[in-house]
Amino acid sequence: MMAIDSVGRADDPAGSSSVSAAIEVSHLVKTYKTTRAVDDISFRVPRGSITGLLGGNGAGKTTTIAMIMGLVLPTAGRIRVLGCAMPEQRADVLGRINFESPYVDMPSRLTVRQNLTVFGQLYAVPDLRGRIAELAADFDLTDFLDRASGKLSAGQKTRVALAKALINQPELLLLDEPTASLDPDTADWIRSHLESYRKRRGASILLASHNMLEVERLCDRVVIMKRGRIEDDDTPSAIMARYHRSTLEEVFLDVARGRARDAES
Ligand SMILES: Nc1ncnc2c1ncn2[C@@H]1O[C@H](COP(=O)(O)OP(=O)(O)OP(=O)(O)O)[C@@H](O)[C@H]1O
Repeated sequence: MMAIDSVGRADDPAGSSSVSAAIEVSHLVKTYKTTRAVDDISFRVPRGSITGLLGGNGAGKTTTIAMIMGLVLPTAGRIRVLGCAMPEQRADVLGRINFESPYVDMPSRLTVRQNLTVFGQLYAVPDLRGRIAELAADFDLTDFLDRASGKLSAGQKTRVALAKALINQPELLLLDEPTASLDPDTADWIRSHLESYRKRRGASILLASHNMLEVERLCDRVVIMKRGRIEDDDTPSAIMARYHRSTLEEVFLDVARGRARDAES
């Protein structure tokens, strides 16, 4: 029987007995030729939580997300998404999850409406015209629905990408730096939308971010990675207390510079 401690950690994160987590990763490894990008990590994303995945450049965040989505095959380890083994049960899972990253572009010559239609059809969204109208209203897309996607500003592109990511009303949303390169006002607007979607849908979110204020505001839990390994995994307040810090930015710098967790500030 799996044991879960008071903050939700499991000693068998991907064990078949645990049904409550949105994501359960156990002893996951990814080696690219000579690079051990992900080096034996285990963690879980509780259902309904927003969990932050933090780490410096090259820490292994994108590789971890790609394995969770079944896009990159693990070298070793186990992954369960919404109770299903990945990548073996990918077909049962893909319709219930979605992904957004500003680094993945949509076909640029298609209009916003055409792009949303193609993605909606992939997910077999019922009443797709109605769903697109709803998302256009929610994300303030109406003025450029019939413009080519490649001709939008970064902020407009992000709003479209998020609308695309929510088109199938996913139970689990994977986000890779969703507010990178946005002005503070637009980034705040996106964060409010994510929070309200999580509440309304009871969805779970895994958020890779370099923006520590964003993580402090949104995340119930934080997993910190460094060089492919997990350095810490807890609530933001417990992590800040452990490092004697008042912000996650200071914790991030401590981890990046190899300062001990119990170091006095
Ligand atoms: N397809 C690939 N082939 C070879 N090495 C790769 C590949 N993808 C990632 N890596 C390497 O794996 C390591 C982890 O990269 P990854 O992109 O997962 O990190 P990250 O935490 O997302 O970084 P960033 O914050 O810079 O996006 C890096 O050393 C990277 O160079």
